Amino acid sequence: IEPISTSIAVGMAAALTGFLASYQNIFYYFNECCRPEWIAFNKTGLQVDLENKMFGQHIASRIILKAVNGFITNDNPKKPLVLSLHGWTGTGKNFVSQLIADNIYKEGMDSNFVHMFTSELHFPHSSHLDTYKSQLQQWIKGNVSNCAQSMFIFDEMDKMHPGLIDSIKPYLDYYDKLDGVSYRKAIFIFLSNAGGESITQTALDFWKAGRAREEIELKDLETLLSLAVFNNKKSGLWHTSLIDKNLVDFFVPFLPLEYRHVVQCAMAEMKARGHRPDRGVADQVAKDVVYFPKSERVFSVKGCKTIQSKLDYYL
Ligand SMILES: Nc1ncnc2c1ncn2[C@@H]1O[C@H](COP(=O)(O)OP(=O)(O)OP(=O)(O)O)[C@@H](O)[C@H]1O
Repeated sequence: IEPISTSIAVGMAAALTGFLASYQNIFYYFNECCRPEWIAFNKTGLQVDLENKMFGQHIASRIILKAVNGFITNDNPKKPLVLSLHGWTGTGKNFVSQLIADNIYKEGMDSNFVHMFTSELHFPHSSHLDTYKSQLQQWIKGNVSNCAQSMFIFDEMDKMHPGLIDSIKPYLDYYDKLDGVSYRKAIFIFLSNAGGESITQTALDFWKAGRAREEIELKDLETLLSLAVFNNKKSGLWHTSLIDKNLVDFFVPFLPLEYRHVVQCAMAEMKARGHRPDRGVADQVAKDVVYFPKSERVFSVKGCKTIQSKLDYYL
């Protein structure tokens, strides 16, 4: 082979490789893929979001920032991160999951690597348990094989069939690999109202004793919370060995929200809608909300859940 043809061929191959590489880069630029361009933890972003957007949850904020940061900055985690978020309705459990997703995935909750399951929506019929089990296992396996840094959020965990929780247990455990797939970089978040009443009781005790809510520490809630979760026959977690086997890394309590937090939620919602936050309107919204216990009226029955629709009425 003569040298000129050889150098032309080599040059063309190099050009083709270069073209393919830049084509691939353009493809990755426009299409979400399991690469650092699309998945990168922003610790400061999460910290700022927790401080500025999440109200009245000093314990949950602290645990979540530490847990997520510790897990993601560890190059060799021994198991996936498993967070179990507990608390009264409308206190920010779904909301914080969204903040976590926003600060890991460029596409946030819309990312192809974030998966949300709701018991009553995805697993409504207990007679289909076996089908659900295998579908869920296949789904988790398929998605983690596709991207190790996948996130799975299970809402209404307390309504989930215990058998179904059992079926995902192997993925939460300290295995190097299962059928050739490593689950150690995945994040599982369980949301439930289990333990909400005991968390509320503690918050009420502090309130009655005239102590600041910010004085409540994790240790004031931990024992009560685990007892409540263990003993709650309605709670799916109760049936399983998730807790016995220490598969849950962090139990995260969410405190019930007070009037001032409802005001903050209303102000934030006005801002999000592009309005100038109006304290008068926020107060009107917060006054419209129902509080409990009946005599003291300290905590919002629905947390900040109905604020968005109430604002539609006042704005
Ligand atoms: N602590 C909070 N700080 C700021 N906004 C909040 C907070 N809690 C709730 N909200 C607002 O209320 C909405 C509903 O809350 P969210 O869905 O997170 O409640 P939840 O705790 O998941 O309730 P449930 O147990 O009923 O599912 C959120 O989208 C958010 O706008």
